Parts: sequence; structure tokens; C-alpha cells
Amino acid sequence: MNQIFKFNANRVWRTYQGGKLLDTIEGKESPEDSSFPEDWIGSTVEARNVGREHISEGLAMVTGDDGHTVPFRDLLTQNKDYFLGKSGDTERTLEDIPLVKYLDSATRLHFQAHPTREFAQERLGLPRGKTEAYVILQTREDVSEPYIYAGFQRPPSRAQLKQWIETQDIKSIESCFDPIPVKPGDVFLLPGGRPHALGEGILMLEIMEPSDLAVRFEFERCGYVIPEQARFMDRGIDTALDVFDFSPVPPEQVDAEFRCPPKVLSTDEQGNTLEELIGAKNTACFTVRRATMNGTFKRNEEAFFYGVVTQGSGTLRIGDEVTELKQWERFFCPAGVTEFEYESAAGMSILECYPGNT
Ligand SMILES: O=P(O)(O)OC[C@H]1O[C@@H](O)[C@@H](O)[C@@H](O)[C@@H]1O
Repeated sequence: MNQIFKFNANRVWRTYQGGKLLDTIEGKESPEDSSFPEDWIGSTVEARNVGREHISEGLAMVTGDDGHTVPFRDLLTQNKDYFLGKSGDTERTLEDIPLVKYLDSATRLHFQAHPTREFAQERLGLPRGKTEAYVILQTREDVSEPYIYAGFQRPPSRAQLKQWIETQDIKSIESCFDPIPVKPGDVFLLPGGRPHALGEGILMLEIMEPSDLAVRFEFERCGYVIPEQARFMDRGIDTALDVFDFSPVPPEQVDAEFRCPPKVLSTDEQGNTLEELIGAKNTACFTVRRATMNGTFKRNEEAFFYGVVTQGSGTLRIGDEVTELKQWERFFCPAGVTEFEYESAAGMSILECYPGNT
């Protein structure tokens, strides 16, 4: 079996529309927006889609040498030591594996907030919350000012928000936010608790804690009504309101709070560069780096990671094993692979998504 696992598309049903660009990437004949706007890359997490419990979606499947198709996470648990490795002296578990998605929005998403890890553990009895990061890859040409909403610039009181949610006064809810402009290359970290909504026309790589927990406080978008059970994580509105971080993020603090300027970790005379996009100073939940190369780029890494080719093409070599990499392809590199080499004559850029420091 190859040491590097490549993944096929793994589209997941969501409450909003999008995915035309993902169809195009997959080479579909008539790309179109649909209720499958996300591709969960090598996912070890099952989607929570109320009303579709009879369908298992989210988990990535891989085919072993014996021809059997199994969930990728089953394969990982068969040899955790090799695939997941350790953090210091502590063995890594499935809960350390970030969930990585392509997300391609055709419409603005409904307003939502995700629990922090502490909230998930203390209040929901679940191991992980959903702090998430966005790496913007493309925006649609017909959307002139692509944006996201994040954090309350003008926070309402808890009682006020409760009333607006109950009466679905979306205009008032929206007035708490300013659109934050986004462009390809931008990186954001959205800690659990921060209310947000992604704008229309954005293709991004989303990296998050491995869960599918959301408080959805806008109940109808583009004709689709979110079922009651799916609004407040199957709890009441008061528990849902406890998820929110009401502290203000005034306009002049938005960048410092959410934007993550890349930090160059290393660069060489060939033009190979390794950057940290999300690191320990941003969150303990996961780490994201960008490797950009021209020619041969030798790498040493102790931790496992998901790699996503966002530009160009080339190869990844581990000893004699050579894996071809084309734009948009995605793969998993086990912790047991500590030395590898990227090679690209025409240039290639890879986003590498690692576990965090916890
Ligand atoms: O799960 P629904 O409500 O369709 O939301 C869809 C998406 O919202 C975004 O803000 C992210 O949190 C995604 O990870 C999530 O999948």
C-alpha cells in the first residue's frame, strides 16, 4: 500500500447552495450549484444533517490493497502509532485530526456560531468544539465585493438577541455586523463562540476541529427552512445563547482579531518557501502551513498532515514512492513519514493541515 493516501471527492449535503466550482474541479459535464457545496477531505467526521440520518455522509472512504472500501478512520485506528504518531509523549487520537473541507458558497450562509472546545466538553459532553479557519482560494467573478461576517461589531444584549432570534428579525441581527472584505490568499481564524456568516461566491479551504456542531440562528435562507432540531444543537435557545461570545469586535479590531497574516518560516535560494498560516499563537486546535516550491523542496515533518494542492502541479517523493500531484488534489501524509520531497518544475503550492498542540 502507498504511504500517501489520495482522496476522491466526498461531497456533503448542507443547508445552503453552492458547489459549482467543485463540480468543475471534478470535471463534471454540467457544473451547477446544489445542496452539496462542500467536499470533506479525508474526513474522519460524520455529518449531522437533520432529516438525513438514514444517509451516512461526511466520512471519507478509502480502498485498501485487498480491494475493500473502508472508512479512512478505521484504517487510521488499525495503526495509530504510524498514522497519527505522538505529540511529545502523548499518543495522538482521532480527536486530534482536523476536519478539512473545500467550501464553495453560491449564497450567503445563514448566521451561525459554533461551540468552543470547553463548551462542547462541559455542556455537551462531546470532546471537540468547532473553532475554524478559512483560507480563501477563489471568489466568483459575478460577486463584486466578496465578504464574510464575523464577531459582533456592535453586540446586542443577550435578551435583545434572544428576541431577534425568536422573531427572526434578520435585519437587526445583520446590523450587528460589518462585511469583512475577502480575497484569494486571505486567512482567518474564527474561534468557537464567535457568530458569523460566510458570504456568497467564496471558494475556501476550511480547517476546523473535528465536529459538525452549529447553532444556526437564522432559520430560513433561500427558501430552505432549517428544521427545529438543527437550530440549537437539539437543545433550547438558552443553551444556544450560552455558546455566543458577545464581546465586541469593533471595526478597527476586526483584522487583529480574525485575520492571520502568513509568517515565513523558511525560504531558500531556489525560491522554496514554508509559511505558517495558522500556528500556536492563533489556536491550539490545528496548524496550517503553506509550502510553495520551484524545483525540489526537501521536507522533514514529525506530525501527520492533510495536503491540498492549491496551485500548480508536481510530485511528492518518499524514497522510491512517487505520487503525482495535480491542482486541487488532496492527500494524507502519515506521521510515520518524516522525510519527503516535493518536486515541481513549473511551481506548486500546497496547504498542509496538521493537528494542533493539544
Ligand atoms: O451545516 P450547515 O448549517 O449547512 O452550515 C454549513 C457550514 O457553515 C460554515 O460556516 C462552516 O461552519 C462549515 O463548516 C459548515 O459546514
